[in-house]
Amino acid sequence: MLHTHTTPGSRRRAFRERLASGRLLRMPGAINPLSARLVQETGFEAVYLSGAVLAADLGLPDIGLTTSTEIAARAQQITRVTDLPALIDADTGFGEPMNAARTVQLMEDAGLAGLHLEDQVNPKRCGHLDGKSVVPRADMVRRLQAAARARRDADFLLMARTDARAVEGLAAAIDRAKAYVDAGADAVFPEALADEGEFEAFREAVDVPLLANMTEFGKGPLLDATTLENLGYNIALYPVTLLRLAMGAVEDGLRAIAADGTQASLLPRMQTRSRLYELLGYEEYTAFDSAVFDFTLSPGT
Ligand SMILES: C[C@](O)(C(=O)O)[C@H](CC(=O)O)C(=O)O
Ligand SMILES: [Mg+2]
Repeated sequence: MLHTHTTPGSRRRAFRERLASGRLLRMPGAINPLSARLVQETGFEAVYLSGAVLAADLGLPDIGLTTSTEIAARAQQITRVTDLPALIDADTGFGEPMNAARTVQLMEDAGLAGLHLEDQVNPKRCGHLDGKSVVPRADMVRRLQAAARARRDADFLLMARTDARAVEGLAAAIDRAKAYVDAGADAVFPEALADEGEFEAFREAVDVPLLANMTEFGKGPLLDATTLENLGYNIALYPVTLLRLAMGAVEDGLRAIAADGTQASLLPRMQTRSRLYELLGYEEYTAFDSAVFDFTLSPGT
């Protein structure tokens, strides 16, 4: 009931241990707290909070319009209902190094296991769009140093994302990644690598855990988990997959109701009432409630 049994500290330690295991961690992006419950129930060991999804959820494009406090509030709703370690997309840190530092503390307070900061300029854009720009390497180093210093829990994971591959090429992206690790990044997210060979080259060059972004309709290949594990990657990210699936189903459903005047044909595709109640843990709440009402007061109390 109420779903969580663990502290943020223990989730952070579990996340770090899992990343050190050498086994690939598959990480889907939750759409909301309820879908995070499903991510946990279906056996995944960590959950992602995508900036693209957080923005789209508000009906906004992924161009740096959301604020750190908005995403922290949403993150907290999610970390409250899952024991899984959660990694959040903190975009560029929302401003100057000082803002990145504050963002780290907000995300720690939201119960997250870690965040990633990217080296794009403000305002950022989706990593798979054309026309991105990156800040000078030294600026990103300052961003990361400020973030690392702001941490109050040494286990909170600081991941550096570099968008430089699309702007400056692979060699420059690798050089940046190394500088970011020296600046305090615990893990690296090389964005928009073009092919398997590039994933391999990155792995050879960088010693810390690496994340592979398996976002759909993007610039890179959709490599399967076995391939990524053999390449030595630590995280396979499916950041927007659940949103795309859900929105595809929602749109089809709306069109069917509009066309047919009934949702009858859609029932086999729906989550049933009993499955929803199971996911929400109704039974445990009922048990808790009847325990409260079964309680017998001693005379005089
Ligand atoms: C990972 C990402 O940063 C996100 O916000 O989920 C996006 C995903 C996407 O837009 O497909 C990105 O790759 O920039
Ligand atoms: Mg993003």
